Amino acid sequence: MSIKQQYIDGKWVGANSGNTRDIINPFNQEVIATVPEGDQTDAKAAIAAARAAFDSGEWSSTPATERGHIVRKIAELIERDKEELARLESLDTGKTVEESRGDMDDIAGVFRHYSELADKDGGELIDSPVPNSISKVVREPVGVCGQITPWNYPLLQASWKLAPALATGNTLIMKPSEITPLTTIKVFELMEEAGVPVGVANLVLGAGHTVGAELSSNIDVDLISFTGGIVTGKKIMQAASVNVKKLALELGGKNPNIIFADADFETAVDQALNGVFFHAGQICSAGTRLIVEESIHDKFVNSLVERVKKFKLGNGFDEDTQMGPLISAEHLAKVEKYVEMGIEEGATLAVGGSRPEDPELQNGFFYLPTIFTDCTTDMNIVQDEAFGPVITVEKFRTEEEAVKLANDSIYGLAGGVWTSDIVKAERCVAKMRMGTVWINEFNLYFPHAPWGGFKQSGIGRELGKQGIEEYTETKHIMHNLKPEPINWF
Ligand SMILES: NC(=O)c1ccc[n+]([C@@H]2O[C@H](COP(=O)([O-])OP(=O)(O)OC[C@H]3O[C@@H](n4cnc5c(N)ncnc54)[C@H](O)[C@@H]3O)[C@@H](O)[C@H]2O)c1
Ligand SMILES: C[N+](C)(C)CC=O
Repeated sequence: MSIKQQYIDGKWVGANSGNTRDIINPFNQEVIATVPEGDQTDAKAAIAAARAAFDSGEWSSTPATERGHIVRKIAELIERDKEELARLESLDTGKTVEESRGDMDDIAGVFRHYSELADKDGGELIDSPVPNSISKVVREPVGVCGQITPWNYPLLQASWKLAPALATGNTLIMKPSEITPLTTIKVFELMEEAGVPVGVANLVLGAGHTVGAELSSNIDVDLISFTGGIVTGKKIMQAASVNVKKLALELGGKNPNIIFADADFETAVDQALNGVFFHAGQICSAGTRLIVEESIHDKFVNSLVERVKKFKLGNGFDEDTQMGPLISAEHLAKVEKYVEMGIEEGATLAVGGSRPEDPELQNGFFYLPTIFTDCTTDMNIVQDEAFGPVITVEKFRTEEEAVKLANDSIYGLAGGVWTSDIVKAERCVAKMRMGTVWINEFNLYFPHAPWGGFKQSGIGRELGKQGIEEYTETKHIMHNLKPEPINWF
């Protein structure tokens, strides 16, 4: 496998220390690549390159149409290399190749979307209250951006940051998750091929507490955009205060999915499963909290359980595999502990709750799809993000109760409502405190609509035109056409 290294100031380089890290296939624990393990010194070099590239003004003053062309070229190269990228993503994360192909289509779509938005904001004239003056509002790049991504959707989450940052004329340093850097490395090769100028986009590999911490606290970084867990998000927020960096946080979720009795039953069952078990539940917006109307609760749970028992776990490269492994031994242990806690708290284990016995799955980090019933909102398993294939089911009797349960969380990333009564659906979503709410849908996202969380699910928005706003500062320019002395002093 030809995997290059870190990309700093237009050069492919190893780590300053010479250290490396093995990248593991979570299906069988085989080493699939060895990459440099950068540290603070590598991060500092990349920040210096991005700072110099931004301060030269060349990229930010490149016509937006031209920047848009380069971003579109990246989309085209991702489409050209889609199969290679999808297979690399599946090797690295364990997700099925079919899911990874879908991710690659989404990723190319994100670059395309921002290539089209690059030259669409020419500023705005304000109706100035001052006679003989012109007031205009323009948006300018923020500057040097630190970008930190997680392991669950490595390249997708990277694309949400890279595409708008480049389109708006920023320079950047990206740090992918240390356990899933492979597709991000490959896309930096494609960005070089597409003509992104030297120093504009830099890639540093390595751990969060070294490279990530440097990006968050270095005063030459103007903006930090982070996707990951809430605990890390809080540390980054604190570190970013050193120079009052602009901050974008895309954190976790514990997402409610409300099922009313009048919903189309089979569709709601099917989509409740899709909403959680894609990528073995390792999705920030997974609908892990099912909130089901009492009158259909038992029938609904039975249908879920029957379907779950037939899931085919396996190698993401096998065509009949529906669910792959978890990302790592450490993460598997976290999910196991979480399930033990659910049992101790008094929830009823309806299905799953252990590792599979299939001998062919013993080298991978597999966990059976798991459903807990008799859950209440005071339980940790209902409140905490397990980030695995685990659903909790709560019951409700009234619409008000359903909404109250849905909102009973520190998180506010996403939620869903299933019903055939559209007025009831609109009443519910108006009260649900989440950045995305789906009606008769779950877990769908696309580049045209903003993504982000209420409450402790984050700060700011990615995607949509809001994704452009994150990477720009707003400047008001007031021009007095007839300056005169005031004679106050
Ligand atoms: N809201 C969203 O859109 C979204 C999308 C994907 C994942 N997530 C969340 O991500 C989490 C799973 O990802 P994870 O386990 O990789 O998260 P994580 O917080 O452990 O790590 C995310 C990234 O932060 C880095 N990091 C760790 N410590 C750091 C520090 N002190 N300073 C700076 N960077 C540091 C890691 O190296 C990694 O690159 C889940 O909570 C999930 O909900 C959210
Ligand atoms: C934002 N999303 C849904 C693509 C991935 C969350 O983990």
